[in-house]
Amino acid sequence: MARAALLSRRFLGCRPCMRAAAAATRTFATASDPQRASANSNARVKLVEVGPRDGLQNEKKAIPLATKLELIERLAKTGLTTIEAGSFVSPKWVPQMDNSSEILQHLLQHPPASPRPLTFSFLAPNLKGLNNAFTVLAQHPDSFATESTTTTSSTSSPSSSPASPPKPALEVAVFAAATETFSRKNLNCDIATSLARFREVIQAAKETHSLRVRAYISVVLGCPFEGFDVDGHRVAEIATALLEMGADEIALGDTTGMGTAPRTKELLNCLSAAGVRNEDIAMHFHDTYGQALVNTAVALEHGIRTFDCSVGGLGGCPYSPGATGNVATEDMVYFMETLGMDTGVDLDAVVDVGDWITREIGKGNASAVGPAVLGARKRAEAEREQAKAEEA
Ligand SMILES: CC(C)(COP(=O)([O-])OP(=O)([O-])OC[C@H]1O[C@@H](n2cnc3c(N)ncnc32)[C@H](O)[C@@H]1OP(=O)([O-])[O-])[C@@H](O)C(=O)NCCC(=O)NCCSC(=O)C[C@@](C)(O)CC(=O)[O-]
Repeated sequence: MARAALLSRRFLGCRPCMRAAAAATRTFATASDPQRASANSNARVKLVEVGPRDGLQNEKKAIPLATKLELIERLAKTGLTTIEAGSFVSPKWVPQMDNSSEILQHLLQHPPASPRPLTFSFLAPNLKGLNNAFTVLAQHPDSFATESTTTTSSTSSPSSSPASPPKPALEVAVFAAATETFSRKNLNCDIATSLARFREVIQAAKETHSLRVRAYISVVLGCPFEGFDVDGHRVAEIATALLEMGADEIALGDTTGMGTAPRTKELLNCLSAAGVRNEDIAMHFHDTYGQALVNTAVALEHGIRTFDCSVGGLGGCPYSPGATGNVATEDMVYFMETLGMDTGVDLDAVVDVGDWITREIGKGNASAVGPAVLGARKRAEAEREQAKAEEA
């Protein structure tokens, strides 16, 4: 194939449809939730903050528990409603997430003050991880809200009493992969085995504690091992399987940041054709190639209203070599608000959190907007000082 043709196939679109898309005949977990459907049709977007989990999991130096808790508490004050707080995975695989039990325990005992009701999400790849989370829940059975009481938490108005925070809601997240190689690298099993495990996790999460379940599919727009051509129809099949198991939301992970605008569009078209509704989808873009906001615009235009982001642009998957952080929360909030979308998040407050956490863990701030806002503040301050000096 000529180089130009190869490039256009690599960057502009996935392969032609090999299979007819499956028509939607099943009832998914959220299909009958009118509030989620209406939230999706307006100008409100839900931002899922993944900094405390995706943002920190790849850090080599152990981050103190107190820093993680302070990060979550600071984020809770910004207006973000959903915060991914930890991960019940094997500590041999991801040592940084080893204190997730303590994080969950602390959040239940001392729910952070926040202007809006909060949901905390935790990854659990198997029953072992879920049971570790359940051990904590068993010690605090009345400290969290269940799915039935919180279906609108992401879009609710400010809580009535910030002095006594309401019980947070909890969510479990499973994580599949769109390619066999990534599945083996990340989960040590093939896709089919991972799905069988997720079925157990989803069932137990719902039956035991009525927890909402998010289901990631990683490497949907490019795999570090199998390349750019990830089959959108395979993604749609996996998404459908997860929804049929009872997952409430599919988070499409562009783990490597290899996604481009046309390929994002093509993927979303595949999902729509398979009957996956926009309100069941969240987009999880990494910004490795600087395309995350362009791809976000495409997804927004397609009708998606839930987007993941990580304060300070922290992050990266330990099993995706070379992949950098998620799109920065600061950049996402700025971008959405300039488009007239309502995030409910205070940009200035989130800029301060990004500045604080990146200094705290000794990382550069990967957000473009964060340093720009801080610079503008400094200039305004200097101008005020100068004006004062001239008056005196
Ligand atoms: C799934 C496993 C555990 C399989 O790992 P395995 O080695 O095949 O598991 P196993 O069942 O053979 O067990 C081996 C040992 O691990 C223990 N174990 C087993 N399960 C657990 C658990 N849940 N929690 C704690 N311990 C666990 C188990 O008890 C045993 O302990 P031992 O007897 O040797 O002392 C492993 O592959 C794993 O932990 N993988 C997770 C990798 C990971 O966390 N990756 C990053 C998150 S995904 C991501 O970042 C992408 C995402 C979500 O952000 C979206 C995107 O950007 O695409």
